[in-house]
Amino acid sequence: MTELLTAAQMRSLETAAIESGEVTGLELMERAGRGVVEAVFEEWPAYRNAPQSVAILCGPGNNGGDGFVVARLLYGKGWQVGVFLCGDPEKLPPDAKTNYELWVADGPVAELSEKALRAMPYTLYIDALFGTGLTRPLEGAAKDVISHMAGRNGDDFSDALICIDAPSGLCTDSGRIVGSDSSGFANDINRFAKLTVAFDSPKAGHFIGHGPGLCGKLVVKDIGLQNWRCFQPSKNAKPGSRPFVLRDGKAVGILRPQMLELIGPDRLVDDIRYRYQPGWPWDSLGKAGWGNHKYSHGHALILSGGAGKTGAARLAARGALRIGAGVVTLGVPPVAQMEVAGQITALMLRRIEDASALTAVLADKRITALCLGPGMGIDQRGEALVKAALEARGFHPPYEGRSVVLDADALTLISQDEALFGMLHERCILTPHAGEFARLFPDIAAKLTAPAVSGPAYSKVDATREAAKRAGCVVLFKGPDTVIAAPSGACRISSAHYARAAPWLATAGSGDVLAGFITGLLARGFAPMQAAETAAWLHVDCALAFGPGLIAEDLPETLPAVLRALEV
Ligand SMILES: NC(=O)C1=CN([C@@H]2O[C@H](COP(=O)(O)OP(=O)(O)OC[C@H]3O[C@@H](n4cnc5c(N)ncnc54)[C@H](OP(=O)(O)O)[C@@H]3O)[C@@H](O)[C@H]2O)[C@@H](O)CC1
Ligand SMILES: Nc1ncnc2c1ncn2[C@@H]1O[C@H](COP(=O)(O)OP(=O)(O)O)[C@@H](O)[C@H]1O
Ligand SMILES: [K+]
Repeated sequence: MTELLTAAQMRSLETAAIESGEVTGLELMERAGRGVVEAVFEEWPAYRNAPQSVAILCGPGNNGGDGFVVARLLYGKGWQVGVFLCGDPEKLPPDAKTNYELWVADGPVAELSEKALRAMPYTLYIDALFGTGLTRPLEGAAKDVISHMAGRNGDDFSDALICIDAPSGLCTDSGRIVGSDSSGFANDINRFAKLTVAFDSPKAGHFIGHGPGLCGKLVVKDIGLQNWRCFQPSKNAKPGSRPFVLRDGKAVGILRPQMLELIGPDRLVDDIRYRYQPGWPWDSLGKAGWGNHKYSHGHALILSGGAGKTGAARLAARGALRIGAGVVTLGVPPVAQMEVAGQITALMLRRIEDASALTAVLADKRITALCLGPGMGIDQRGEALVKAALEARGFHPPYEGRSVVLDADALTLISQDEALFGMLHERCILTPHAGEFARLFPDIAAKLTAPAVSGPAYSKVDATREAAKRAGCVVLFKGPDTVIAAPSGACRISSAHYARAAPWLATAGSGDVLAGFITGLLARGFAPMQAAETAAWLHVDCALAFGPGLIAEDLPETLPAVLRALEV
């Protein structure tokens, strides 16, 4: 897993390192600048021995300071360097000022303006205007220049632009653009830089919202802060300035480092003791986890819609079976029984006409997980089924209770009925896409869509956490940046961006398969948060393994190969 830091956490980490006396801010800035130069040569190896020209746009804070370091280092390698500053050099913070003065010994600094920048073309452009310290919308020359770089005048810089820490104007906590008019990025919000170089850790904003589209490729450079990323009070630490405990250093089981863990704003790690437990439950998908008979692998019940609407539940059921539930039963209304019977083989079938029939079926305590919603309908029958499902809290050792996945129509039903919403419990998982999320949590969704007037802005992470807390259960908020949160605040991002980009996963029915994957893992005894994050991860893995041309049916069929490759 990779921890994603907020700007506040990053500053804390830096403060802890500096207060220890073992490193100075100036050294950190030098390492950051060196990291950018390294990343440039990794991206363009031919330039290592063939100096080019570069324009470096420096802002009024330490992001600008990094820019001056890059200017000095590239100049030292024979590059032709143009430096443009936005702001008063006298007001630069101390380390940035020192690097400004070091640069001035080598070359001139022009005042930043679109006109000055357009006076000559450069091979590369470096955006060192704003990073984690962005507090308000871009304005003046900074806004003009960024909108020019974003293509306002029809020029395309996206193959030549490198951002230090973040595209300027992007909030690194939320991936949102600060400003009511998308600031400089109004032209094409998904195309800006070739490369973004972050330090120590990625920030959440690199993975959610507009972040991935604007960053291009993301490279994270180590600047030697790892000693302050474990619980080790620094020698000179003042009360209240203890470094965060940021990781246990271990990637466990199938998620490996790519699954992104997020630590909440201003939380000490003591608050997030939630950790994967080595050996459990990942091993339960592999050889070690198989019991004596199918019921020891869990029994999932998936409710189907009526005639002509059974496809969604069949997809979910297939997903639940493939991911390892021992038994999967489709509960169908009598009108759809023949339709379903003709389509399924390994799945079991039960007639479930109404809520009382469901209650009777759920008397079977071996049913360890339930899924409602795909194709179910939003009529009175559906509503009664959701109520019956939420009332029947089975208990079957070693499980703590029966888990319930509420997807699609079930989400619409609970959004329309406060009493149903109030029945949600800690073994439920809600899996809304953006539209369903807005129906369920309109006030929270409004905060997310309202213009971000200042930084750090309200994010999809904040929204999912707030929703999970209100619902009292795990919420998996779908999208290319799927965010999963528990009421405790534990939060993960399963990102389908950068190397994991799989836009073809947005295909009809893929959400139904995801609901089935989650249900299957719950049936096997995964805790809700673990089931949701593992399923989301495997869902993207299946899409990547299959590639373009994928339709929802392919996802469950690709899963065995994905599991085999993971050596589960
Ligand atoms: N932390 C670390 O470990 C390390 C950090 N490093 C680097 O430092 C960067 C963070 O530096 P930073 O905190 O100085 O913030 P930065 O992004 O330069 O901007 C802040 C300045 O901009 C101003 N300002 C804000 N918004 C504005 C606007 N719209 N328009 C105009 N002004 C605006 C704001 O002013 P204020 O809000 O106070 O008025 C302040 O003056 C980080 O991204 C990384 O590159 C590395 O050296 C390695 C170690
Ligand atoms: N651009 C994208 N890249 C990768 N995955 C995506 C993208 N857009 C949506 N998804 C995923 O596709 C699935 C769509 O689910 P959903 O919206 O419920 O559709 P459906 O109801 O048709 O199944 C979700 O898992 C979502 O996270
Ligand atoms: K920047």
